[in-house]
Amino acid sequence: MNAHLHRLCQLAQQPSRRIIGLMSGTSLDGLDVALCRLHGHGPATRLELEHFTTVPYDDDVRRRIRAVFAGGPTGQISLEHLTLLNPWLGALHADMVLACLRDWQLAPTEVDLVASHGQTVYHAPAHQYQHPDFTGLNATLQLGDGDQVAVRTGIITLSDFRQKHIAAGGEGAPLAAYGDYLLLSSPTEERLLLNLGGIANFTYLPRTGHDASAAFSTDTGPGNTLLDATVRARCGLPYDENGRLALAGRIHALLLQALLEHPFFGASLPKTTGPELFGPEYLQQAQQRTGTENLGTEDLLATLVELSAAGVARAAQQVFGEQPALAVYCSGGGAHNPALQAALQRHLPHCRFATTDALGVLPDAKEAILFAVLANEAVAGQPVSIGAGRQRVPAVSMGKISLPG
Ligand SMILES: Nc1ncnc2c1ncn2[C@@H]1O[C@H](COP(=O)(O)OP(=O)(O)OP(=O)(O)O)[C@@H](O)[C@H]1O
Ligand SMILES: CC(=O)N[C@H]1[C@@H]2OC[C@@H](O2)[C@@H](O)[C@@H]1O[C@H](C)C(=O)O
Repeated sequence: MNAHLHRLCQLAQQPSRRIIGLMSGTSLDGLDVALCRLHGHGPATRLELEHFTTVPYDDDVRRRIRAVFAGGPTGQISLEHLTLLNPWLGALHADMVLACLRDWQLAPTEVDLVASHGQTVYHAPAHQYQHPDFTGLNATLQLGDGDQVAVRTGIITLSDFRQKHIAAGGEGAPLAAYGDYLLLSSPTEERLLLNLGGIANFTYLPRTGHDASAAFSTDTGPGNTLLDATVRARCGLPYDENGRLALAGRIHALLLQALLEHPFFGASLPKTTGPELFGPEYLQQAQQRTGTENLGTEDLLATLVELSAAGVARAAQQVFGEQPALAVYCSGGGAHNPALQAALQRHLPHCRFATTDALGVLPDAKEAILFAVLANEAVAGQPVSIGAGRQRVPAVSMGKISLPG
């Protein structure tokens, strides 16, 4: 028997596993690295986060990704560039893992698995594209080859988690429902887990012991992506730190209305999207329609913050009625933005807001932890079954296995 397969079988039977979860999101700020000790599996899973860091991307890394990201700046990409980026990113992520392990004074042999999301470069749910040769097909592409990670680190690696979800009828995202359900369900509280990344999404968690098939996750629209793009283009800054500029601006009602006219906001849940839709073109078109091309940066940012919050509120209202009254736990970079937090509270006045810190999960680490949990299930658990695969949460195990040798 292949020695690595033997090790994998042993790992599956251990009471706990040490798994590094990796996530590189749509904001392109860096690689989130979460070293997790996961005890048990399934609903009995218990998480200990041993270390977490975000290894920042430098301008060169961002430039190489942006050349193809969401179809590239011109809508034309080089197939050669795309092909080269796949092993290059895998090697980069592997080297970042090795650097983290050195910092944490751990040897690769002390880690059982790496769970690597990779970098989404294109997300194509069926509702989001028009193509002469394809209709009705969901597709998504993550780069950063898992074999590179496995061979360079010497650690068995699971990667490319989203393809199984698609094969089983989903859109490949959001996968948050699985990890949130296993780690954060409560017997006493109905919860909304709201992640405010480049794209915003939430997971609805009914109380444990109630109808699990009601649990689902959905994207709600832009989170930070349009805010970041605006601040980058107009101020040369990566983001609007602490929402300072947005808080000084005024919402432009007409522009907001034009932005909210996009059919995505009225479409039924669950649904997914990405910067392919919520990119510069979407914003420019709405500005042209409303004659707001010269709107000041502060007012534009205030309007975009309002858009993100309105997207979340509309999705919540579709499921829970006009006045949802839920416990909302925020994560992702937008949890650090007071302008966004204030707008959310205004839109959902009956909800109680906190961050996932209150549940013992570091808000910045939550998505990287998710992939460690998915790898733990793939190796030691069963396909995560939430109800009968309704709500586009198919009962599957996810992640392709790469052996180091
Ligand atoms: N102090 C802060 N003030 C305002 N915004 C912040 C702050 N810290 C982080 N952010 C926002 O959070 C973003 C990073 O968020 P995060 O790392 O959750 O995104 P991501 O994981 O790349 O996205 P996704 O979940 O869509 O893949 C930054 O680009 C910025 O917009
Ligand atoms: C295709 C893709 O990479 N989607 C990401 C993205 O970032 C946020 C949102 O859009 C979410 O749907 C998803 O990531 C998280 C981790 C998820 O699948 O739950």
